[in-house]
Amino acid sequence: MAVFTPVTLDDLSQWIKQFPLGKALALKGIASGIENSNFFLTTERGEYVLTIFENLSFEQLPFYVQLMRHLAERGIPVPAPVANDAGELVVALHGKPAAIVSKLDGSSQMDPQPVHCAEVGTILAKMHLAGRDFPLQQPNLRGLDWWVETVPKVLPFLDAETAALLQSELAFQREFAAGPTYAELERGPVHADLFRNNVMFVGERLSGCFDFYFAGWDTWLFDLAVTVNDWCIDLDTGRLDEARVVALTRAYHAVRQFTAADQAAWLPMLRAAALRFWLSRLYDYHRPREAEMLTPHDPTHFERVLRERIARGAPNLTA
Ligand SMILES: Nc1ncnc2c1ncn2[C@@H]1O[C@H](COP(=O)(O)OP(=O)(O)O)[C@@H](O)[C@H]1O
Ligand SMILES: N[C@@H](CCOP(=O)(O)O)C(=O)O
Repeated sequence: MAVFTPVTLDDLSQWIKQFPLGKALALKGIASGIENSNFFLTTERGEYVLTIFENLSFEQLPFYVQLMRHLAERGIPVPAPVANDAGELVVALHGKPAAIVSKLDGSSQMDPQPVHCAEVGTILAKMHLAGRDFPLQQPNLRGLDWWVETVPKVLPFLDAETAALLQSELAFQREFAAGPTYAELERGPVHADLFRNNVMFVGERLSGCFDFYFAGWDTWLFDLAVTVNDWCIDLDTGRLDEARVVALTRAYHAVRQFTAADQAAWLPMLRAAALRFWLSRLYDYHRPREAEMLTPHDPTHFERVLRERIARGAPNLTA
């Protein structure tokens, strides 16, 4: 996260009293990330992460924090939100919604090998199954409707050939989403942003997944495609690395078996996942927000990923 809303220890001295955490002892803004303002927070009770939500509203937030609590209760290693004395998980800070969650052990694995990808495939499938009885519903706010609304806003910044690719991929995805294969895909609450920087490892063991603030109701296969498009590629070319794809998808399949619809939809979903992040990066790049610390992500990376998937396809799901 960048820091869009600065916070000092002084600001927290009264505010923190509503939580069973003792005094706030240290606070450090986190530079990585692009969506919310995040801080490592040390209190008399331990280490936490404080998030101030910059775009999500008080009405939207229960879905995310309750989902984390639901998954944590089912043994998925995710940050546990801390309730205040009134039982609330989301509380105003500087007029914006804020939450405190537990800090996970470990560090990101930015050079993943098949062994790490297998861990990610297993946890993703377990997360999907654990979400089946989650009672709240909220759409993926970065889903098809958002793509349709956002493509016209970025087109003026693109050259003609790139604009044509963006428009033709959107048309392809709209048609696919209206068809029978897409309708058959299983769905539920999904993470929708399970990139390398949102997973912690201690050695080769996955110790946690975080950053659920792009989660929403979507197909499980789309979530898998988002994950594969980050964990299993060569970052310079966007090309899939077959050994990592096989490790991740086999591990997933061992927990939640693929259906015939999953097989048929795999390539369109890999393309959808590339389009989703190409578009959000284009939007953030060309229409940046004010921030104290912000490193925008490179949109051309996911343009390359999309071109690769269109040109070269993907290995079969259970190869
Ligand atoms: N619960 C957590 N435990 C440990 N580290 C965390 C936790 N939440 C966030 N972080 C750290 O903060 C960084 C940015 O968090 P992230 O959720 O990706 O931000 P954003 O919501 O802006 O995308 C992560 O890369 C990680 O280092
Ligand atoms: N993963 C997305 C953007 C979201 O950033 P994160 O730091 O919250 O994961 C991208 O790479 O564009």
